[in-house]
Amino acid sequence: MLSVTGGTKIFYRGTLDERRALDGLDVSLKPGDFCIVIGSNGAGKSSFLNAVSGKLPLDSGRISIDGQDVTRLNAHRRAQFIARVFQDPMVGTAPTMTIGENMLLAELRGKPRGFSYGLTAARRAKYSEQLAELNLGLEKRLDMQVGLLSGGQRQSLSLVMAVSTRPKLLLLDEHTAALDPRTAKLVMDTTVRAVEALQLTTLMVTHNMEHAIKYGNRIIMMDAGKVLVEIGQEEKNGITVADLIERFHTKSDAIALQGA
Ligand SMILES: Nc1ncnc2c1ncn2[C@@H]1O[C@H](COP(=O)(O)OP(=O)(O)OP(=O)(O)O)[C@@H](O)[C@H]1O
Repeated sequence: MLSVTGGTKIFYRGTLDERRALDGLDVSLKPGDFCIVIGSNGAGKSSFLNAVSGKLPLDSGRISIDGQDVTRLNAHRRAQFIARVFQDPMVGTAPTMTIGENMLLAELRGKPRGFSYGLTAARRAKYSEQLAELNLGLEKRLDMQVGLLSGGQRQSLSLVMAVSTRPKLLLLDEHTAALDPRTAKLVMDTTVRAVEALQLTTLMVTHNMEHAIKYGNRIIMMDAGKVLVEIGQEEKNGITVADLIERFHTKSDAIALQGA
């Protein structure tokens, strides 16, 4: 489903500040995989997601999705089949537009111009149904400006918007890290329901080791721009937070300490 081979991205190449964000990264996901990506600060997790989404063009290597080579496809073109939710609830939604208009924007993302037929009654009914899943009452507030919602409500809306188009690949970049525990749980529950119901292939970056163990069917631990450890479903079933932390003997830590 997703295949990254030899993914390499070097910032400030050849200077004292050279940073190997991705260093020959090889990752392969099967359809329906819910893969948790962990690793210490600077390990390359966000760069990996940025490379997959097209935001960060690779220096070398190849990315294919569903058998299609997307290495040279820009982020806008990839948005037709990739959806992403970021850590900051303010990033994924347009504050001055209504909830309904934001849902429409998500539906039109990556579609050719002229596709829109406006916020029709049929669309409003569909959006209400999708929002009702969240149990936040947003389905009754389609005409409310998104800027008036709490951070948690906005992040929940971002998630519904992301999955509403049934993307081939869902990228979750620490999407619950900025939320209070109750809202984080609600967003995670919604995430799991959507991923299972739509059988979405998903990459989720997290620093939360309990989440890494509890959710998904695979764990990838990154370090210095490559995969350090891969943990499959079977091993994941018996693993503890202490086991995971034990494996964090990383090169990035050493690099960070040298730079401090
Ligand atoms: N735009 C950029 N310009 C320069 N260096 C960058 C850039 N983006 C990432 N890097 C460097 O690439 C390396 C990997 O960064 P990245 O943000 O992908 O790590 P991460 O695992 O997501 O870290 P964190 O957990 O702190 O978010 C780091 O050394 C970082 O400083």
